[in-house]
Amino acid sequence: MSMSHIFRKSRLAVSCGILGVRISCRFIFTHKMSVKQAEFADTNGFESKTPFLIGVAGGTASGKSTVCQRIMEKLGQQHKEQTERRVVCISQDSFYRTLTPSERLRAERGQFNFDHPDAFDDKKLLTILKDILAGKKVEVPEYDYITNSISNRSHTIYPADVVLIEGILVFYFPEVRELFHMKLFVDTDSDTRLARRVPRDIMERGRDLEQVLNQYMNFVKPAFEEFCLPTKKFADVIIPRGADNLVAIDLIVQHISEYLKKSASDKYRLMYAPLSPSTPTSPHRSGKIGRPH
Ligand SMILES: Nc1ncnc2c1ncn2[C@@H]1O[C@H](COP(=O)(O)OP(=O)(O)O)[C@@H](O)[C@H]1O
Ligand SMILES: O=c1ccn([C@@H]2O[C@H](COP(=O)(O)O)[C@@H](O)[C@H]2O)c(=O)[nH]1
Repeated sequence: MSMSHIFRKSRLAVSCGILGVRISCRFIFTHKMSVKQAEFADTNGFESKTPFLIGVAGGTASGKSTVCQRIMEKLGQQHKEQTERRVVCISQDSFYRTLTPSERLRAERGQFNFDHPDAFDDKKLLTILKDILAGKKVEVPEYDYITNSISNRSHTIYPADVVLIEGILVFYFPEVRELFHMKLFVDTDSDTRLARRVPRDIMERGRDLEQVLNQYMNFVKPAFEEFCLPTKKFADVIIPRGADNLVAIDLIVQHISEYLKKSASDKYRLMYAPLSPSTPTSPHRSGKIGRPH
């Protein structure tokens, strides 16, 4: 069930004026609900949204996920049902490519470079992001750091108004980078990042100290300098100190809130405004919704 379906159907009621449209829209809702109720419920009623896509890059353990969590919390999204969320978050780690048997062996010994762009399936990431931008519901796999592979679990990402994509190399691939409406770079100093990565990898990712330090020195640090750090120049907003930077997070949250308010009022206006051949096509309906800056 898509908003465009509702809008197309509501044309019938144009000549009845505002009240007429209101009544007709309700009728069409009920009618369509009975035809495709499951799909309607699945997609929260807004299948064809064009979400505001925000890329969140930064070195390992810089606080990318934590910044995204804070944003979600401050927008009151964290505890909502998945189907009700207007803001959702995806990790680039879900798009690590499947390793060959020999690469898998190297990965088990901590000798595979997971920080190199070649470790990612950027085409798959691009396809999913394009689907999200087209307002589709998508399945995003969960990554398992213990087995160094995509797990058999996945998350359904329902059409939302704002989608955050966080990862070390989200600004590296030009075609992916160009899709973002807003780009954030979480800038936390290397010592702090290493001090956070060591306990995290030991406690949450099943590594030992020697493995973590070897991987960091051989792959993580050089790849950060070669591939991740140079992408900072593409950022619209740099967040020094990550999640500790409450001022930066509040400013970003304020910006997203304004977008959400505008997006909600646009939807309301489109649902209830009388349509006529002279009504100019709205950005939502034409799929050309612009940035909220
Ligand atoms: N501001 C902070 N203060 C203290 N610990 C933090 C802070 N930000 C993140 N962490 C911790 O550091 C680790 C890495 O943070 P995370 O947000 O997962 O980074 P990233 O997503 O960039 O890898 C996690 O264990 C997290 O709890
Ligand atoms: O199997 C894997 C996959 C990735 N890594 C490391 O993870 C980080 C990226 O995740 P962050 O949450 O941004 O830290 C990257 O530096 C890889 O080295 C891994 O160790 N094993």
